[in-house]
Amino acid sequence: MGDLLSDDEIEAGLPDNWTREGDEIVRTYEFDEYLRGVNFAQMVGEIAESQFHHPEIVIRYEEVEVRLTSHEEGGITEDDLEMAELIESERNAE
Ligand SMILES: C[C@H](O)[C@H](O)[C@H]1CNC2=NC(N)=NC(=O)C2=N1
Repeated sequence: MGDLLSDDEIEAGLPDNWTREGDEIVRTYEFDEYLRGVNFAQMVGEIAESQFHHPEIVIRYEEVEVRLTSHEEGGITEDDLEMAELIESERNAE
């Protein structure tokens, strides 16, 4: 559990293609097939369990939206940036 990050720290640490929306960081991933998105969401869930830091995951047709925030701290922490990086690595490994 870390401290809340400043606006500058968030901007500096945000992985490419992720955006900040208030107290959350978000990215929408696109897929050619619905079930590839479902499988990706499963992998995100497994990463979340391993990190014990859980995103909101919305599965839509051929896209998956991932939102991260640190509920206990009430904003964005290093945990969120770390999770975004891990999810990026997972997506790029596919
Ligand atoms: C009790 C509390 O829910 C747990 O410590 C963990 C579980 N997963 C979590 N996930 C996220 N995104 N934020 C949290 O503060 C958080 N807390």
